Amino acid sequence: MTKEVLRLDGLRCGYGQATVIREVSLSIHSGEIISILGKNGMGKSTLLMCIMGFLPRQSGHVFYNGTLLEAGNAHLQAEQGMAYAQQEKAVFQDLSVEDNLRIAVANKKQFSDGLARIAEYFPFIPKRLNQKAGTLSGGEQKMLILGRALMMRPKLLLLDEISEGLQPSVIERISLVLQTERKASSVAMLIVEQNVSFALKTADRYVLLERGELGASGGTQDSGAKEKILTELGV
Ligand SMILES: Nc1ncnc2c1ncn2[C@@H]1O[C@H](COP(=O)(O)OP(=O)(O)OP(=O)(O)O)[C@@H](O)[C@H]1O
Repeated sequence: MTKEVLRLDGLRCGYGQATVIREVSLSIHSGEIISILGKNGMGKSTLLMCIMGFLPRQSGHVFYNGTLLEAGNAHLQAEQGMAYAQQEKAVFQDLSVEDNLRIAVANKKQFSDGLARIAEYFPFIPKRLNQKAGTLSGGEQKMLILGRALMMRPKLLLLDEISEGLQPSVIERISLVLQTERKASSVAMLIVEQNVSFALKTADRYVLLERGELGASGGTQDSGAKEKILTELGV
């Protein structure tokens, strides 16, 4: 039996009085990859921010490894193995690649071990340590964001549209990295996506998010899954 890493129970969350996430209940086990799919504005990023505790919960609960999480403790959650690669402003543009990576680790040993690990996935990273991160290409910045998250050896990885704006070969590489890492470390992943092909290739299960509520769900390898998702999304 795999261990339940994250459980959401009737989670409601939003901005001020406005509710965006409505009664979301979901469970993820170690080694499992779940993709949340939805169109623009459905609440995908809000859901991840709520899990990380950046937004107050209006009701419901978030459990991580069986422990109830309070909002407002993102730093603590990161220390406990939750890595979050946000969609925007995730790279410190004026800092070097090395300094962007150092933020994720506690000491020199973790940095050198982590760098060796992610160098296998993204060989350009150790060669560009002194380059300002803001001068990397968009695709390279995405790989830096993912590399930084993986350096932490997370138990739970939350990825917000990591495939957005990337060319097919980079998307393919990222999908392989995620699957390799899941096998190697049993990390659980919640990947928020608009790219249905990437999500189906990478994840075990998908769940649609429609105006903040969970909708249709299934196995990514179920026959007709892609057609069902595209119909539900109306694309
Ligand atoms: N800081 C904010 N204050 C108020 N409302 C917000 C804020 N951020 C997002 N929203 C609203 O919350 C809703 C969900 O937005 P969210 O960014 O979570 O959607 P999304 O599914 O991630 O969309 P996209 O795929 O375009 O990134 C939208 O209606 C958006 O306008």
